[in-house]
Amino acid sequence: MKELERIIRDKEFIFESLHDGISIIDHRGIVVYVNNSNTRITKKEKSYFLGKYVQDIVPDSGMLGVLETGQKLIDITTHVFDANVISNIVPIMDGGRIIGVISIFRDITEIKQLTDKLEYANTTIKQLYGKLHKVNEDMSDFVAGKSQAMKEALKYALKAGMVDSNLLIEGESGTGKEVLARFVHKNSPRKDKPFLAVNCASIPFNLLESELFGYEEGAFTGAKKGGHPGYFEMASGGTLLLDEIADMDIALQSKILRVIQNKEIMKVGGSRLIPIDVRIVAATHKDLRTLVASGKFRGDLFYRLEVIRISLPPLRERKEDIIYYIDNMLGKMREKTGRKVSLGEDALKILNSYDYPGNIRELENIIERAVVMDEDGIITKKDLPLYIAEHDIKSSSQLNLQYNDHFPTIKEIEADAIKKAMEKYKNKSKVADVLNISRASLYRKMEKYNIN
Ligand SMILES: Nc1ncnc2c1ncn2[C@@H]1O[C@H](COP(=O)(O)OP(=O)(O)OP(=O)(O)O)[C@@H](O)[C@H]1O
Repeated sequence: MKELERIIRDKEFIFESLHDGISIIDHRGIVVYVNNSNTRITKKEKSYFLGKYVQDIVPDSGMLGVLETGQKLIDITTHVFDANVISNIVPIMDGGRIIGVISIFRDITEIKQLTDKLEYANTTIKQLYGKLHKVNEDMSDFVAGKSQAMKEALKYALKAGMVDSNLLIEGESGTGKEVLARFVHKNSPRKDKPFLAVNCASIPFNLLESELFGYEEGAFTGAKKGGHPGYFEMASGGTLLLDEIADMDIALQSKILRVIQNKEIMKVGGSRLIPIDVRIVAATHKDLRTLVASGKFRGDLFYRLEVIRISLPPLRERKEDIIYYIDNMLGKMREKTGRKVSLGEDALKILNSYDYPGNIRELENIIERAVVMDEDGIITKKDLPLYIAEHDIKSSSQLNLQYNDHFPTIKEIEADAIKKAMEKYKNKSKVADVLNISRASLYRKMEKYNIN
C-alpha cells in the first residue's frame, strides 16, 4: 500500500498535467487517486470516487478485471457516466505482485458525437440519393432492352443526367437518339423545364439561325411584329436537342460554339446579348470525326459537344432487344385502342430475322400496321408487311440455293456458317451469340475446322 502511495506521490505532478483522465485503485479495488482531468471528463468531484469500491461507482470500468487477471487492456472503448472514453488499463506491479491498477482514459464523446452525426448524415445522403434517383429515374417511354450495348448506353445516359455537360448522341436514323436525349433530360435536374428538339437538317439553312436565336422586330422582310424568341430562349433552364447537327452550316456552327462558350445569344437583327441557361445535346447519324477531318464540321465545336458521347447501336446488332420493343409497343397500342393483341411465334421469328434499316422506328411502324391488320388478337405472318414476309422467304431460299446442286456435309455447313459469321462480326462472343452456341463450343469448332 505504501508503495502505491509512493508511486502516486512521485507521479502526481505528471498525472495532474495530463489532459487524459486517470484513476487508480489499490489491490482491494478501492479508488485511491483521480486526477483533475477525471473530474473534467466525468463531471464528478474527486470526493465522489476517492475511498469507494470501484465496482460500486463505475461498474464497467474494467479495472477490477485487470486487478484479477493482471492482463492489461489497451484501447478499450467504454463509457464513464455520460462520457464515451477510450482507456488503457494497466496493472501496477511491485516485485511481481499487483498492488493496484491505473486507468488512463481519453474523452471521445465529442469525436463519437461527430462520428455519429457524420454517419447519420451519410445515411441520410444515401437515402435521399436513392429516393432522388428513384424519382428521377423516369423510365417511362424508354425501353433499353437487355443487350450489353444498350445497358451501357443506359448507364451513361443516367450519368449524363447527373451532370450538365454537353452531350453528343450518335446512331443511325431511328435508333432512338431523340428518345434518349429526352430520357437524359427527364433524369436531370432540368427535368421540370422545357425539352425542345430542333432538326437542323429539316429547317432551311437561312431560317435556322432565326429559329435558334430568335429575331427582333424588323429583322427581315416578313419578320413578326414584336420579334420572336428562338429555341435557345424558349428552352430556358431546360435542354435543347440539336438533331442532325452534322447538317448545320459551318457559319452557324461558329455561332453555336460561341453560345456554348459565352452562354449568351444575340437575336437576328438585335444588338444586345441575352444570357441563356440551356443544356445542349447534339445528335447525329453521320460520323462527325470524318466530317471534321474533311473540314465540313468545326473540330472545336465537335470537341465541345462530345464531352459525353453515347453511341446507339443499330437494331440489327442487338436483336435480343427486339422483343422488348415489341412488348412495349403492344402495351402502348393496347392503351390507345383498348385491343389486346399478342405476337405469334411465326411472326416473332420473321421479325427477329429482319435487319431493320429504319431501326426502332421501322419496327414500330411494322407493329402498328400489324395491329391494325390483325383480326384475331394474334399477330401472325399474314399481318406483317409483304416486304418483311418476302424477306423471310428470300433468306430461306438463299440458303436452299446455296446448297441445291451440291449437298454439303453438316460439318461443311457448320464450318461455313462459323467462317461467314467471323468475317461479318470479327468478334467471337458475338459470333457465339449469333450462332447460338457457347464460346467454348465455338473455340472447339474453330480449332476443329481450322478457322482462325
Ligand atoms: N429506347 C426506346 N424506347 C422506346 N421507344 C423507342 C426507343 N428508341 C426509339 N424508340 C421509338 O423509335 C422512334 C424513333 O426514335 P427517335 O426519333 O428517337 O430516333 P432518332 O435516332 O432520333 O431518329 P432520327 O435520326 O431519324 O431523328 C421513336 O418514335 C420511338 O417511338
